[in-house]
Amino acid sequence: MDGERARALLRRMTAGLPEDLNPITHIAQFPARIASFAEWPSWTPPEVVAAFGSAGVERAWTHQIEAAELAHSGHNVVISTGTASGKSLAYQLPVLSSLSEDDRACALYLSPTKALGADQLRSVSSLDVSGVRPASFDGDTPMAERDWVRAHSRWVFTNPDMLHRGILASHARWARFFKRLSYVVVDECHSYRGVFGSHVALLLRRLRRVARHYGASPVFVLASATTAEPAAFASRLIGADCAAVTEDVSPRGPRTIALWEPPLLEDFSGENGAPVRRSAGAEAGRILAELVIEGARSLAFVRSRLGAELTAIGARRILSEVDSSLTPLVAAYRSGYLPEERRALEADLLAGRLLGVATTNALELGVDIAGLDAVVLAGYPGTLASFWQQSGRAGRSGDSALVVFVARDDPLDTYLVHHPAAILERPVETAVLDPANPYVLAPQLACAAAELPLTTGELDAFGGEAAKTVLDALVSDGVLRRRPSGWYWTSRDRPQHEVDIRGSGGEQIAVVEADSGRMLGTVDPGSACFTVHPGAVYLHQGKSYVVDELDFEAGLAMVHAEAPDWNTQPREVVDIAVRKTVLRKDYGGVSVCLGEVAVTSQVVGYLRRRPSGQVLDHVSLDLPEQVLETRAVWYTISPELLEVCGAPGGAGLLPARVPGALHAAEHAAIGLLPLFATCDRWDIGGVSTAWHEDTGEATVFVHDGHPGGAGFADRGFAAVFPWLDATREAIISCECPTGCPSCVQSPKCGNGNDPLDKAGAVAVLDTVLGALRQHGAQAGHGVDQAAEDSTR
Ligand SMILES: Nc1ncnc2c1ncn2[C@@H]1O[C@H](COP(=O)(O)OP(=O)(O)OP(=O)(O)O)[C@@H](O)[C@H]1O
Repeated sequence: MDGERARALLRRMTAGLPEDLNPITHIAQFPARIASFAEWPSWTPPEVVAAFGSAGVERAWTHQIEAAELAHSGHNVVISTGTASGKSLAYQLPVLSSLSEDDRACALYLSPTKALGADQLRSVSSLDVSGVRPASFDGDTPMAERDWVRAHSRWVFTNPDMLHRGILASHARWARFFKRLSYVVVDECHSYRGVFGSHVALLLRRLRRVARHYGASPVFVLASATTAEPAAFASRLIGADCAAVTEDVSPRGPRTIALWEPPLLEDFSGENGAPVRRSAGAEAGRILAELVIEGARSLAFVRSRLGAELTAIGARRILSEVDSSLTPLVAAYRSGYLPEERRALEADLLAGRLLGVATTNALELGVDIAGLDAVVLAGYPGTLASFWQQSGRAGRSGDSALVVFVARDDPLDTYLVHHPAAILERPVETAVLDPANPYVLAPQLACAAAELPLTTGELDAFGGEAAKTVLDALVSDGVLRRRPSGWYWTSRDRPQHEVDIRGSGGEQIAVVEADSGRMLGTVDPGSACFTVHPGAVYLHQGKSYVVDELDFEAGLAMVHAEAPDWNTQPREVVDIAVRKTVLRKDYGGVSVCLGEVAVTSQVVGYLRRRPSGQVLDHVSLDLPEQVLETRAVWYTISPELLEVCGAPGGAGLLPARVPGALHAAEHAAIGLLPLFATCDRWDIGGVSTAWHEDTGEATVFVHDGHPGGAGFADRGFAAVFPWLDATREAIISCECPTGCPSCVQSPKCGNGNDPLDKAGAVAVLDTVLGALRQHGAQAGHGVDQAAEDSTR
């Protein structure tokens, strides 16, 4: 597909629309890049050169050799280059060379998803270097094969979950492997962020420690999407120095990126009469159908599992009206499907039996699906790294490609489609992780002690003083025992099975069809009240179910097949208490704080809505309260600055307007924080109040959604000025009169988005920004990563 074809496709998608209804807000062309090659290093065994040759790789690109040379000479290295830039070869070359030269050496490969691990195993197996016996060891590996892998495989492909529960927990059974471990490959390492990233960082320290116990000191080779400061991030992730290779010289075809804002719907309005746009998922379904009609192999990335199902249904419905033989060419793909279903879908997409797939980010990472002509992103995927990773799925084989980014009806997406530079010209953010989070450190240290007693000399690797404090607490809770020689795990049970490194908060809830007893999938316990509360509509493989019962004790959500013509949206009430103020800055009537908070929330009911967004009614629920101990950033405003007849430069609001103004400012701020904090709006929450008991003033809180926090609130505090400035900009650049989902309405508001005062929010933000500007705080607080650490 040349650039002209991409533009023709775009014209087809917008044919017949008057100019003022054209959804495309911006088109960017990215030129092609010519490859630069380097010689195979002299240490490469001929067998390995031949293996790459028969896989079609005659010469390596310069960045691949640069990374391989560093690894071969014993340096940990991260290769951080674009999608499809051949990062796999950069680690395969040193690893296969080492395994080929030394017939006892072993290697470990880690990927964040099973799909990627399976794909990389296929790639290494097809190279067929003698004696390597690559094998996967993950949740899908049959029990009968596991002993064989432990005894014979020299390159084991696994994921952090299995490393944690299945390998480190019984390391003695892996003694052969650990003794000879020469390389650890950490693929797609930028995805280790937030709570999961913090767990993986500590897991890798546990891995290095166990390897050391058996006398091995493996070299780490990490692969990452392009990101800012890859060396610093990778060093932080593995807990050791790491060099970086960042210059990408792989060839690339031209790429067309279109930014797309769905039109406002004319026939009806949303909550509180607000104008609503067509949903990004529905729009992506229409675009996907057009692409399939044109024979373009395409992926649509949709933010939620439900969204992926709906987008596939939407595309199929359109195709069935045009030509029913095209309908089977479209499917949905997401985690929560059973492994066999996922493998079959991957194979169909690879073979071209499917042309359009609507997927969650389960297909984002690495899966080498070549020859995609187009990618549609329904909603900003939360980080620029993901944005480029997902768009990079198109045109992998060097062909040109079309990428369409469809904005969701929310403040961040609206901001992005109207400020293309914020998406197309900004460097990719560094992933945020915090291995010092005590909620992560405590279970990880318990696991480490259960693997091998922990000694004082090892504490530095786990955070020094922070680790010592956590260990003391574990001893006084009776979890560990302190002896002169170190800290010991005393129970017979293994702690690894109790520790959930994905941060989803405990055992998954199984979704089961009551009539047949068939398990449809799983959901996180933390989100169960939202997604599978009684009465919730739950979709699986295009079929609709309604939840009858949610039983936390049994870990079950019972459902029955039913397809009502509405969907459901939960409603929640939230309260917040300040436990400790860690940092505070005063700006004359405005203060900005960072600290520890307790957030109490309860799902109290749900709205039933037509697919159009029209609200049918509200149904009450009686579900348990949940308390989250986490971190928050908040600002307070004095009554003088807030209210009418107050200080000059103040917001001048009548008292009755204050709650709506703060509430609207809070929603928009939650929407925009992901631009600065590498998080998803669903990873954070907020509370606003005209008078808060703990601060004694009007306060807007934005808090992390995970126990102990994942560093997001800390980022918000550090970047408070640019963050609130972008928040104000997002509100004023929205054309609606009194607030809509594109600016101040929130999809997960516990109060049905009421009250909301859009103009009041701008006045509040003007006041806060004015106070910060007056005190020279435009650049934020300049709290760098090191300073953030020291606040623990
Ligand atoms: N030197 C090379 N010459 C030609 N083709 C190559 C070379 N190196 C890698 N490739 C091919 O480029 C494609 C992409 O490689 P690979 O999947 O390793 O990229 P990646 O950077 O890991 O991508 P991702 O961003 O998905 O992780 C593969 O089909 C691979 O065979």
